[in-house]
Amino acid sequence: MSDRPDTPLLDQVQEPGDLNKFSDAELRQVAHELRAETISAVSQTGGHLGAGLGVIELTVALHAIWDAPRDRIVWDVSHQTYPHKILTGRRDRIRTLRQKDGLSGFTKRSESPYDCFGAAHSSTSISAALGFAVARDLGGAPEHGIGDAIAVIGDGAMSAGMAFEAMNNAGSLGKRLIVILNDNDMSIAPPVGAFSNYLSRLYAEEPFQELKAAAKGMASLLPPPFQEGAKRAKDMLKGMAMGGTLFEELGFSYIGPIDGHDMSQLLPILRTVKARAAGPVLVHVVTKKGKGYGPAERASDKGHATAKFDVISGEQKKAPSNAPSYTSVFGKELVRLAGEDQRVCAVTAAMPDGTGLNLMAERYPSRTFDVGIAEQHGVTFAAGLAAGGMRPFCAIYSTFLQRGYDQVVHDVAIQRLPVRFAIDRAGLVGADGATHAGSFDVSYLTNLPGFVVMAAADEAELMHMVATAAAHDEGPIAFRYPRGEGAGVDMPDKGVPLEIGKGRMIRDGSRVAILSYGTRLKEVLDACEALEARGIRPTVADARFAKPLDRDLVLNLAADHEALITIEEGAVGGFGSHVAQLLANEGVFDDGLRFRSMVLPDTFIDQASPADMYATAGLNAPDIEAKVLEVLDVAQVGKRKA
Ligand SMILES: Cc1ncc(C[n+]2csc(CCOP(=O)(O)OP(=O)(O)O)c2C)c(N)n1
Ligand SMILES: CC(=O)[C@@H](O)[C@H](O)COP(=O)(O)O
Ligand SMILES: [Mg+2]
Repeated sequence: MSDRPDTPLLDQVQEPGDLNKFSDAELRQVAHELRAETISAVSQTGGHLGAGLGVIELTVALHAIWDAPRDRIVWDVSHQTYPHKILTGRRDRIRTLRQKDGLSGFTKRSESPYDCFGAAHSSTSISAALGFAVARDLGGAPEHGIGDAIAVIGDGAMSAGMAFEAMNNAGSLGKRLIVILNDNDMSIAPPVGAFSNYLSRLYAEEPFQELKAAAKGMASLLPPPFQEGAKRAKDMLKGMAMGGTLFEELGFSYIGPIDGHDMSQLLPILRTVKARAAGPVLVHVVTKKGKGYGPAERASDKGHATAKFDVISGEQKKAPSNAPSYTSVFGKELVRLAGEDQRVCAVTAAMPDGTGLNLMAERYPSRTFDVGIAEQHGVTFAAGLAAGGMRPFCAIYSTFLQRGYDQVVHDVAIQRLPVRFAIDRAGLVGADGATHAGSFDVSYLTNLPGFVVMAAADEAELMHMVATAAAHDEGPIAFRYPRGEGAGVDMPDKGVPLEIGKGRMIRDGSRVAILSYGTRLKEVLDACEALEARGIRPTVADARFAKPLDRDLVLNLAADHEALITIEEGAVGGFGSHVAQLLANEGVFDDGLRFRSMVLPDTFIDQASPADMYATAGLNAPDIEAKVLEVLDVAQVGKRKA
């Protein structure tokens, strides 16, 4: 029992162990206070509100029953871990969430010992938890030992192949492993797929409805290995045992579905699991995304991602937009093209709104496919569509396309299939931080034979690149564009296909040429304005294509200038590396050309505003200005060693 009755219970929790003094009734009060604190904090920071509200009771129960960090709680995606962070000693920093030098929006090992495994990309938790379980049994982490390994995974994340790969392996190893399936019947959008339908059947059937009605006072409803010491209702148990068949066939004991907001179910059932689990156990918990906050519960995305908001009204405080988002430009141009050509179709991996394919789905539902969180399948599905004569656009964020890279190589590139890759969130993305940065797609695509690889410098260029991709049947083609709003340039009525492999001159100058790839072009032009005052007038060109390179443009710029600088929103191994390779192999360096390639640094950059992240990366206008001065040797900046 609390020894400070006049103090809010949450104020008495500095670490999870403090929960042990509370009665079950007080734990319910902790959950109530934790929900209010989560809503208050996210109203000031913005972020992933809905998922966290859906696991308030589960988070309290897990930390009250288990002993983290010795017991490893691995959160899948971990966008739902704001309550977990509040309970694990970070309440004082929770309002720095997703900000420069603040808390990450996801679990992060370097941030807290209670974050035993980093996440953000989905469906990794069961694999990681199994790793901890096996390490435990092999005597890993001898200093403190490893207790239980617990994966908390959502219904959306559970639908990904990787989750089943892990279940398959766990079921055969037979190690004690606890998987909590947090089933709120939501992904970012409503869930899709046969697996989601299967889960819905589990709690639509009579036993769960009866359980909800009779839940009060129910000690527990558990499969035979757990029946000792707990009351059971035969008719419901039979239903549940039937319900868990898929998981049981994979070697798991299945428990559930149980009401994830009713602690009179959660606490006794999880305590029994902790006391009696002998091998892999899956506890199916049914929750509501956005639970306990009306505006989130009523939102179509259940408050998945929110801006800062007014707690009373729920009204979001969004900055006024000055230009269309790149995402909306892509989505609208694709709808236009799909109207002209029945072969145009689209594939998203559980992110219809984030990719702008919601527009395509509204207009052409029969040609728009949400494959769930299944990027690997999505890429090869698109390859099949292309092989079948369609013109598929596979719209996947840069970072998430990493999940399907082998499929890009093996199923698309080697077969030279005309899949169009719309790569959104290219470059640094801001609040989601390093796990979501679109840093590597230029590097990992330009090394593939036959690929055409483009980057839009602004939203007008993006429109043209969508049209270029639609018209390109000779093989795979990709175009990238950043998160957020465009540069505010004049927009054409429609996209006009570009000549493959041709860049464009932006402005003539002398001595130094800057060859930009992607949306750093705006920073380049800002730098040029500053350089004018020094009497330096760089030539500027927009490469448009990283593959095939515009050889003539590169070689002419090199021939006509003392120095050539490339710049891109990507890691080494991309555009600049290919330009360097060309110049080297053409012997241009032999004639003394000074060359610099400005790329993202060889480090992962934590969350901040995109502008701050690019400042950290050294890719903003002042950095470009300094690079020009250095390469022209007119400043002490970066003075070349003697
Ligand atoms: C590999 C990968 N693809 C896409 C995403 C984007 N994403 C973040 S959360 C989410 C939905 C997760 O649904 P679920 O697991 O049910 O969690 P819930 O939000 O419902 O709690 C998606 C698709 C991701 N994080 N990782
Ligand atoms: C948690 C997750 O992976 C997604 O919600 C992601 O944060 C979406 O990113 P955008 O906000 O850029 O669409
Ligand atoms: Mg879900």
